[in-house]
Amino acid sequence: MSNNWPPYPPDNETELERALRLEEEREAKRVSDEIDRGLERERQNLRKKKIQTTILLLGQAESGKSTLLKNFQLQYTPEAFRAESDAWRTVIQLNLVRSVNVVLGLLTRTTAGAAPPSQRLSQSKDDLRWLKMRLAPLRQVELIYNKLLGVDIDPDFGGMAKPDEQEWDSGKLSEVSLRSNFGWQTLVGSNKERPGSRFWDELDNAQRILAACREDILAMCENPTVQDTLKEQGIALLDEPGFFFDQADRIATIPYEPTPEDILRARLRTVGVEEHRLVMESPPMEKGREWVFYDVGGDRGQRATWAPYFDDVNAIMFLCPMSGFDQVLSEDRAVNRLIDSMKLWKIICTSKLLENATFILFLNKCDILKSKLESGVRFCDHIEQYKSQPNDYENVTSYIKKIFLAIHKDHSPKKRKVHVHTTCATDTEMMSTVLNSIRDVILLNVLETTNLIA
Ligand SMILES: Nc1nc2c(ncn2[C@@H]2O[C@H](COP(=O)(O)OP(=O)(O)OP(=O)(O)O)[C@@H](O)[C@H]2O)c(=O)[nH]1
Ligand SMILES: [Mg+2]
Repeated sequence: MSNNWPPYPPDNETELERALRLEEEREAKRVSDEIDRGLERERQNLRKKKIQTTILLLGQAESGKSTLLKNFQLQYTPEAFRAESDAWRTVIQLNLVRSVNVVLGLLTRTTAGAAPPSQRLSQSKDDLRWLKMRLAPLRQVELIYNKLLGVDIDPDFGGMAKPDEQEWDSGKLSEVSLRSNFGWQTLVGSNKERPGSRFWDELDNAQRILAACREDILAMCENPTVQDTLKEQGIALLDEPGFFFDQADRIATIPYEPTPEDILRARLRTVGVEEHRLVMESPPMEKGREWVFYDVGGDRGQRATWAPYFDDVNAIMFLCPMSGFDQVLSEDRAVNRLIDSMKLWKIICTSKLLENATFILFLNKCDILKSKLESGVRFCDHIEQYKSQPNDYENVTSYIKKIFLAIHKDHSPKKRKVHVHTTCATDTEMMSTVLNSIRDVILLNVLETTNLIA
């Protein structure tokens, strides 16, 4: 049998047979061309799908997922990052105002009925009474910001609408945060186009009141009673998300321009799953390619929403905040944060849906871990299995890393490499190096998958 197509015409073919044969050949070619076109369409679809890189950011609340995403934007889509800086200004100013109001609330409760103060503190307490009165308008400012930003008032999260009634303890500090389901787009680029409206008048007004309170905010931060009270409560403000006391002199001003570092330090709680489509502006060979990030809300109540996004992702970026070893979850105060992170990691490693994804683990908040250990907080007091091993940064980090690697090895459905990085997600220089190496790893995975298909 010949493999040639179309076959040579038979020698003694009649006119009718010839016409029938030609018609058959035309139909066969039409069908064949149609199949070819369909295949090409499929191939292009697959290529398109694989050229787009999809990343899922996972980890418990406050582990640094959104901060990692901001780093990626800062590095590879800097124009888009800058365009959002006006919106971040408002978030950062609200972070500061909330911090001041929460501290004032704490002082009211802890100083009422306290033992008679020493002479040094007596003067500072008088100053503080005066400061409290002068800072009272900031409660109104917080309410205005909340309203304009569409902050979701959730009674389970401390009653954000009533700052003076908030509970303050180390497990609830994370409540000094915003939910991200607000009219973000309204604020993006707001310095350029501001149609005259009540919205902008109210925002301007709130910013003017904040600027007028600037000197008093600075005096409050330096007040010895405030400092003593925070110390007594074991609160290290620099470790707490969204606290900007150290930058209040810049932030509480009218022409305040947030720096990239401010934006990385801002606290905006993610609610649900947010899709971010980033069109790469650099490096040149990546320009125009799309990276899609799914950034999830990390608290326990939100984890059920993650599963539908497990399908078809190129990489998982899992963040574990190592500094959480001496903290508990705000949603369940019986659970240690580091242990919760390990359990969550185990669930992610076990997933069959994720078996082909590149796994990248960030042992994050290394700066806070280091400062906690150096200030004498003992790791073994919170993680019993650590027993009497040295309480220093190197040993603790390598212990945590060992546990996470073992979980991955024991629970992955198939043999797979995991890429581990010890990070401080608010350190742009460190993150730039880490992200460059990660980008290459993920691209390699995407190219391999694409080649298998083509
Ligand atoms: N000091 C320090 N702060 C960090 C680090 N990583 C993140 N943060 C801060 O921690 C806070 C929480 O970070 P987010 O990125 O909002 O956390 P998240 O995982 O997105 O949290 P959810 O959206 O609630 O799930 C922010 O104020 C960050 O600036 C870090 O490595 N060191
Ligand atoms: Mg987030």
